[in-house]
Amino acid sequence: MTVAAESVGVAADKHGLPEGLAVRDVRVVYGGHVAVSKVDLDAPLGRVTGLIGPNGAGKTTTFNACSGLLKPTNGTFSLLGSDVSRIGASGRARRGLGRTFQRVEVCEAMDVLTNVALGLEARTIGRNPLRQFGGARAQQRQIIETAEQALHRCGIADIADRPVGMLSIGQKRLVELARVLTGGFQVMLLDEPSSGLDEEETKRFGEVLRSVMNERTGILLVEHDMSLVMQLCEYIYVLDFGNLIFTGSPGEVRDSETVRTAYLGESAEATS
Ligand SMILES: Nc1ncnc2c1ncn2[C@@H]1O[C@H](COP(=O)(O)OP(=O)(O)OP(=O)(O)O)[C@@H](O)[C@H]1O
Repeated sequence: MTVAAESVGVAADKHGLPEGLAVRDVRVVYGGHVAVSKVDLDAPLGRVTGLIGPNGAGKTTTFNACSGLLKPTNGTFSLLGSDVSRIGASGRARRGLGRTFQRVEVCEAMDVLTNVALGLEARTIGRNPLRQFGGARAQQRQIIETAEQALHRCGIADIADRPVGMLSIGQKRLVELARVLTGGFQVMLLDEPSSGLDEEETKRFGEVLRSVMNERTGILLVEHDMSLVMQLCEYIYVLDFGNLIFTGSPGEVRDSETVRTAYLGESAEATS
């Protein structure tokens, strides 16, 4: 899905695509260890952009810097055309940047609908999730309706009242996706969303993700499952030892000797 910036009424990035998240010259040093260096990337609206690389390449560190959870040593971040480099994680969320985490982050004791409704908190309230439920009746109704829509989009409406702790890992991943969708974020960072899923669940997750994409949404996807990356992403950035070693279309990444070499030793089949 490639859309022109003017068709969705937002600024264009340097490739003429609707600007989502633009990252420039990011460097993160932990102690003396350079985890990420000179990373530039664009995750425009209307497409899924991949960020891949072997273990320890710096993908999660880059995500943490993008979402504002980690202060980089250097670098700038622009969201929907505005500089958010000096804004923290909750401020970036309120401006339209959502994310999920590598480990499933759900409230096991709460039911599915309540977990998903909490997604709106990240966008609106910022600090205290329980304030959502003390608000006016009309506001609560709207939150529930938004959450129910997200459950339908993710195909889990039938388990809305089930405690999340009773669900399979595949269902929990869909709960996470529904929760981030409830936030109505324009740009979503998804960190290994298929981790822990079997082949069938991964396929289904990919189908759901594809169905929730639209021209006003951009996704930056960190993912080890290369078939999912190749199926979903229109453009891919490849990190190794903290540096971008390749960028291109799925076909170009698949054919790249540089990418193959980076993956050798970890999983010779990672790019096949
Ligand atoms: N809190 C930390 N303190 C020190 N070093 C860290 C910290 N977090 C990550 N690192 C190091 O930074 C580098 C990048 O790690 P990061 O977790 O970003 O990689 P990754 O590509 O997400 O890996 P994976 O695919 O295994 O999740 C690695 O060398 C890692 O050991």
